Amino acid sequence: MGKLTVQIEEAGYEGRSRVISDIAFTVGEGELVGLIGPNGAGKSTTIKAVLGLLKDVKGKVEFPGGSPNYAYIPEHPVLYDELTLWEHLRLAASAFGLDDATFEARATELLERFRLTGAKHDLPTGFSKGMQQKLMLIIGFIHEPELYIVDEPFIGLDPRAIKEFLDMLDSERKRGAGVLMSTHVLDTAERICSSFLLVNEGKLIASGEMQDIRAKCGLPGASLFDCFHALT
Ligand SMILES: Nc1ncnc2c1ncn2[C@@H]1O[C@H](COP(=O)(O)OP(=O)(O)OP(=O)(O)O)[C@@H](O)[C@H]1O
Repeated sequence: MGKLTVQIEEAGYEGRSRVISDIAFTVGEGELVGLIGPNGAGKSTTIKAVLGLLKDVKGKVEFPGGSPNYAYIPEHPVLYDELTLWEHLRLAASAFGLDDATFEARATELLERFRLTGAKHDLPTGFSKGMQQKLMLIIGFIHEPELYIVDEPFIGLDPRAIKEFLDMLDSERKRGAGVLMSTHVLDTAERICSSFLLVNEGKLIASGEMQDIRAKCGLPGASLFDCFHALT
C-alpha cells in the first residue's frame, strides 16, 4: 500500500506561523504510530498540517500510493443537524465511492459491532458524546482506506467500544493500513503502538520504538508514562 512520508519544516496559524517545526516521520504499511505530547504541544497542528488544512505549511507530505486515500477520525465529532445516523453513513459512503451492496454490508456490520443498530434512524445531534464518537469511528472504518489519521479517539468511549475500536484497528493493520494516532492515554498507546512521536513545544523531542524512547530519556525499562514525564 505504501507509506505516509511527512517532512514539516514549519507550520502554524495566521499570525503564528511557527507553532510546529522540524517534524519528520513516516507511517508505513501496518504501522501504528502514536503521536504523544502535553496539551498545546502541537499534535493537532501536526495532524492538520498532514491533512492540508493549514495555509503556508513549509515542507512536504506524501501519501501512500501518491494519492490521499485516508480516513480522518477527528477529536470532536462533526455532524449534520438534519441527517440521521444512517444518512451520515450513506453520505460518507457516496463521498468515498462505495457501491450500494458494499455500503449496506459494511454499515450494518459496523453498526452491530459498535451497538448502534437501534439508533440507525435517529439524529446523531441528540446522541451522547460516546455515541457521536462511535459514529466518527464507523465513518472512518467504512471505506477501508490505506491510512487512518486519528485524533484522540478514546475520550467518551465505553470499555466495550474501546475494545471494538482496538480490534478494528488491529484487523485494518493486518490488511496493511497504516495508522497515525494522537492520544493522551499512554498505557494503551504503549501497549498497541509500533512506534512513537513525542512532541513538545512544537518540536519532535523523541521518536522510534519504545526502546528508542527509553534510550533517549536514559531510563531503561521505563514506561511510556515515565518517559513522557522525564522528557517533557
Ligand atoms: N486555530 C488556531 N489558531 C491559532 N493558534 C492555534 C490554533 N489552534 C491551536 N493553536 C495553538 O497551537 C498550539 C498547539 O496546539 P495543538 O492544538 O496543536 O496542541 P495539541 O498538542 O493537539 O494539544 P491538546 O493535547 O490539548 O489537544 C497551541 O499553542 C495552540 O494555542
